[in-house]
Amino acid sequence: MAEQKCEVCRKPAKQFCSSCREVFYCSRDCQKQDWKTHKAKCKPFVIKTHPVYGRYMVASRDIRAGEVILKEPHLVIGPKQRSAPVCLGCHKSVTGSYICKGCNFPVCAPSCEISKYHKAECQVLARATGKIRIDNMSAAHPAYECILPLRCILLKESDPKKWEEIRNMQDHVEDIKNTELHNVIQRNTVEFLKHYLKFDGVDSEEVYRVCGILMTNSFELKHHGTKVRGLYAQSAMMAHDCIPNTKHTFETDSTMILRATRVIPKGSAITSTYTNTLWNTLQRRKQIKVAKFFLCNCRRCSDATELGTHLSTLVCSQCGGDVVSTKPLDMDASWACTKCNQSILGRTVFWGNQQLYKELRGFDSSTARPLEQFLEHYQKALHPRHWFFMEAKFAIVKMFGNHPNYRYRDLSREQVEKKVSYCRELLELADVIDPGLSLFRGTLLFELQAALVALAKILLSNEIITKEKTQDYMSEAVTLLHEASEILKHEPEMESGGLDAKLKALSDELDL
Ligand SMILES: C[S@@+](CC[C@H](N)C(=O)[O-])C[C@H]1O[C@@H](n2cnc3c(N)ncnc32)[C@H](O)[C@@H]1O
Repeated sequence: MAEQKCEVCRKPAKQFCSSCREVFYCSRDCQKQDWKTHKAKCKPFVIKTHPVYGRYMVASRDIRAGEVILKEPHLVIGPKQRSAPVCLGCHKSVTGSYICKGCNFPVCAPSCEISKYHKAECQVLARATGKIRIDNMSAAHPAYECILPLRCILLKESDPKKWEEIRNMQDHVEDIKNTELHNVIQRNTVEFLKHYLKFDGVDSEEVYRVCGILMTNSFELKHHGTKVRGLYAQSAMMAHDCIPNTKHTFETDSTMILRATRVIPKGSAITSTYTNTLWNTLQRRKQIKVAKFFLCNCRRCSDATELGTHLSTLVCSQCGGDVVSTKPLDMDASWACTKCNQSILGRTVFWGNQQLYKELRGFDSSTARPLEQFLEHYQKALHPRHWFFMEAKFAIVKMFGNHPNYRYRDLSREQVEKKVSYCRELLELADVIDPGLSLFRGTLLFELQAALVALAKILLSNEIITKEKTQDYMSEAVTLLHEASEILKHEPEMESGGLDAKLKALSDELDL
């Protein structure tokens, strides 16, 4: 290795920054002296260019599971593309009882009229010739589509560095032009800003590009209880993977905290998911194509059995064998039984997927009966571990013991046993598709420990097990709870006492 020079005094150096391992020092004094400057640049990753992903984030050293990879403030946040009226000062939902005196958009109160988010755009929105009127507070209103693009463009004057970072992002403009979104962007953002608001901060093409940048790079987050979107310069460089190795949370000021969910070896891509890890391949690929304009070819998407999870597998109507795609990366390819070769058209499978997903999403969330009927009804059509069954089981896991209609004290032994068994099945799945310190695993570990305690209580009170035997249940529950707490402690709703409150409510419920 070439001799390294001290970052501060340029003398030969052997010590290095233990966090990024990129910068060398001759002594602790020099390192201490440099920390103020180095702190801002010290990261365990570099941005490289990949022939398929484009720019992407690569670990510059081994990263530990749970380690914070990056804490990053937003460049800009604001309403989602389709948004019901929200306060432009703080993004809370609005009743319509107070209207901004400058621009006629609903806001919470006078303080929101002059908030840092709204002040600059208010002057542009105020130019609306016919004055904007927003009456219905519960339906999406097209006037909100221009807000976040406008906030980005206004940075050109107020914060040119941020504006350059935004302009440097990928836009997929040519792909968007071929979709039905083209006219929506053109009408509700480009023409609205240029013609209705007479905004001349940038030309029409640049406005369109900003819309493409927002579609390609935005993260969804909650701000004051409302789902909004935001741009983050470095986190946007993460490539997608259907088995991601990071998770992210947001602080109340919308700073993003990116953490490794498992060990990321030096030289590996640091990835996030642009979709939902529980969805099956057809659904994930379709959604990524529509929202992010590429087709994922990761190892999970390339494997017809989704790495043995069978989230996509159907049951053959002729022989009961497994029916899987003949070419998983070709959405039009036919599907065939691995035993008898009976085949089905790819588009028929896709159509069936959509219908069943609609059915599943339409169920009343306060009763388990439709989910249980769904599990029975499709036994002959779907593999026992098919995505829809896993979704239905996850919904039951979250309902039993948590929903007021299904308090632990009201559950039967069979219901609690069902919850335990579904948790174990889902944890096996999580170990493949979302392993390590993922929110999915954390949630399942928490639910499983609670169900085990509830089950031990039922079995003991019915004299099915002895007091000594309950210790086995309890010690497993304690181990699970310890792991769940380690994972969930960073989730916003669990921080500042949220986890303790959840545990207290659970122990009251279980009468411990
Ligand atoms: C948020 S940007 C990521 C940064 C981007 N690669 C760049 O150079 O600016 C998302 C875009 O990156 C590309 N990309 C990310 N992950 C990918 C993957 N797994 N396969 C192919 N393209 C990917 C796609 O073009 C996608 O729309």
